[in-house]
Amino acid sequence: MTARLLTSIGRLWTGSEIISNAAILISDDRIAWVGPSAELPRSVPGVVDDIVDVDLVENLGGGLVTPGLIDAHTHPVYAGNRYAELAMRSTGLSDAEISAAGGGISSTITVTRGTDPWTLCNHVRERLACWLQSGTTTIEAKTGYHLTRDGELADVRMLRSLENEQGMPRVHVTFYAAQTVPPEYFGRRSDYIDAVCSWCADAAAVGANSVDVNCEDGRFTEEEARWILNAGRRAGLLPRMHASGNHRGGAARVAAELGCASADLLHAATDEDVAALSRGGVAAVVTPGSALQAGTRPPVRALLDKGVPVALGSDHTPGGVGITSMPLVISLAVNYLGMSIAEALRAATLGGAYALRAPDRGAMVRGRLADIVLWDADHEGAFAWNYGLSPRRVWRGGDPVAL
Ligand SMILES: N=CN[C@@H](CCC(=O)O)C(=O)O
Repeated sequence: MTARLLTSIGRLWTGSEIISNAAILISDDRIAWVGPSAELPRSVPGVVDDIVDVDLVENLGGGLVTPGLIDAHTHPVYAGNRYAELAMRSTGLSDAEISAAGGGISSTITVTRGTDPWTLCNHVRERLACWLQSGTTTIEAKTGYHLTRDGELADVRMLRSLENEQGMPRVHVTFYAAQTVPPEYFGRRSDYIDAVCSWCADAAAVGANSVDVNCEDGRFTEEEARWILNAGRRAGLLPRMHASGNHRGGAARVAAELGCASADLLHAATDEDVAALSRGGVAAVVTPGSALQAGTRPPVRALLDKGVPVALGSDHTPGGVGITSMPLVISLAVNYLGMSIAEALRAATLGGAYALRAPDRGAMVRGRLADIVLWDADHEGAFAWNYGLSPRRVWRGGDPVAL
């Protein structure tokens, strides 16, 4: 067993309170003790008989420390980019016009399918490293740009294996073959839905944690989402849903009815949706970057007032926003969505842990994973000011990350 002590932490945000002049004792990959340095016990049973015997003491010299951040919504498994399409959109072209010009999700599907697995893996590895480098120790990562059985399963395996490499964040893998109906199934969508239902067990067998369905206009109906999410649940996957990201109502209520772990985006969620999520204990994953891009605001205040657990996500996609920085997402949550710093930090830690049903992380509490960030600031207010606050140090499971 290895015991390390981090001392002289100027300001420690544990998830529920601020502790000044704090210390953290780490035992292997877990937090063994947290509190004011002045109250550090002489011995911690099962960890060290005498605190002077710890293997390593590091003086952090002040600064702000938080739990590692959690990004609860990302789409990082793709090849190519859609910059030309984004330039077209910036001149006012509609999605239909962009699709007619060869853009849209189908262009990413074509490029991803045509990219060999090693090249794709290198792209994804580079992307995932950006999250850890900016202080995000866990991401939810969706598949969804192969939309074939073998391609989607290879994506799940790739994500599962990448998280064990040096320099990678922890990954909660979401099987997202129900992003859209691929071109070869046009005109026979029910065959695709049957196929996706049958792939759920395979995805679970190779390590997927969740299944997601896009229940938006032009994607899957509520009825189709029920089929797929129930198949996923039977296979042992946690159901989650892209819901109310546009103006079609009802999806968030279906997410609640099905007991989804999360309903995501919610740009256009109504009071009825909020009430349903609250009754169902469903996490609301809001994505300020893509909300800003869409010119909408999810009803965060209503969600918080109704006691819905709120998580934050970057919504990194090739066709939307390229954000890999949760500190930037926190800035947007505060300055664009009107969350307080404490609410946004909580959503980016404990809220994410709840959305991913990962109670072993997201707070600086004895027994949780020692995923820890020392920020380049001495107060959490810096998240509102600095659009993309940098970490000075990151630990994943107690191990320092090379920055
Ligand atoms: N967050 C949602 N993203 C969309 C679009 C992805 C893309 O344009 O590549 C989705 O899941 O389908």
